[in-house]
Amino acid sequence: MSDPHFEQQYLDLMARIWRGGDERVDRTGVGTRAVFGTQLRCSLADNAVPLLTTKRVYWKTAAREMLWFLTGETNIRPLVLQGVKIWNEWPHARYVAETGDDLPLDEFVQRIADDEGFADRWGDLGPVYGKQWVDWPTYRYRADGLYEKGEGINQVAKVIESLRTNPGSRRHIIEGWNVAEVGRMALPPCHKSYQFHVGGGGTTLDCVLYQRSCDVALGLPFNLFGAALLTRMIAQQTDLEPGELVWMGGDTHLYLNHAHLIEEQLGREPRGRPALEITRRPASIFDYRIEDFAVADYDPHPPIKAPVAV
Ligand SMILES: Nc1nc(=O)c2c([nH]1)NC[C@@H]1CN(c3ccc(C(=O)N[C@@H](CCC(=O)O)C(=O)O)cc3)CN21
Ligand SMILES: O=c1ccn([C@H]2C[C@H](O)[C@@H](COP(=O)(O)O)O2)c(=O)[nH]1
Repeated sequence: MSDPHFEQQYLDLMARIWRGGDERVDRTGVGTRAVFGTQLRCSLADNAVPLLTTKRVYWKTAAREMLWFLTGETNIRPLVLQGVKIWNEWPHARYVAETGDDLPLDEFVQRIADDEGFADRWGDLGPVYGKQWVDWPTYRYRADGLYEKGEGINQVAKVIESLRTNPGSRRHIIEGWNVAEVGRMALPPCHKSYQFHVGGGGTTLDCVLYQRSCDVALGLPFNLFGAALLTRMIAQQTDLEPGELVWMGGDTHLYLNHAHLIEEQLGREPRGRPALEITRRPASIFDYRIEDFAVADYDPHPPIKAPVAV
């Protein structure tokens, strides 16, 4: 008998939330069914990757988003220029709210692409993931009682350094939740804490991702792939073998307007075992390009569209 497919855990979680979740009114007004405190585990050994097959997941979009985080960028313009649309709604909503100009979303996005000044003014999400990951702000107190800006902390570089020099540490953490700055973020981080662990007698790299809030139908497929990709890149940079990815969710929910997606997806069978290959070893974690990633044996069911709650 072969191992149960990783994806069965995802489908079981989806079914459990949809059938038994607590129905709640959420920030977006759409409404959700939710379960609090959840877990998924998947092996990353032998290039295994948690890429769903019961609907097509545009893994390159998730990979481009992850590479964008690693640049420290918080403006959507570089994503827009690559055709990545997943962050467009939030700057657009702020633009409409603050200017009263009812510019349609596609025209707003076109202006972000065409007009750098407009993008500087309206395309920024605030100090979200990228900023906290590679340039967490610090302050230095001065003798006169005032304080000045200190050097930013590159948490990603530090974790790679600590994995190399102190693999047994229990402090290999990348944290997105900067309490002092969440108020200035378009959306406070959902996949907020990544902890790494060297296992297998010093040979493998494992990751725990804690996600405080999870849109199981739209966000989670991207978040799982993104976390696997980050773990794989860090493993490559630290000469470790990919180990296990443990995903943990806080408020783990399904939006009520995703019913058609859920019913359709729960009726499908996982098929095949996609594999993620990294085809080049860049000089550092900050030098990966989208061309460095290849997915083999991916033959998913068709995509299922659903609206994102803003
Ligand atoms: N409600 C909500 N759910 C999320 O998953 C989410 C947010 N908000 N806000 C911030 C980001 C943006 N994310 C998103 C946004 C849209 C899609 C989405 O529409 N996915 C479609 C199309 C993907 C594509 O354009 O390539 C899908 O079928 O997966 C996915 C993740 C994840 N995050
Ligand atoms: O990477 C992401 C980003 C966002 N989400 C989802 C989770 C929630 O549905 C919303 C965020 O709303 P809050 O009110 O801030 O919790 O976005 C996700 O699943 N993955």
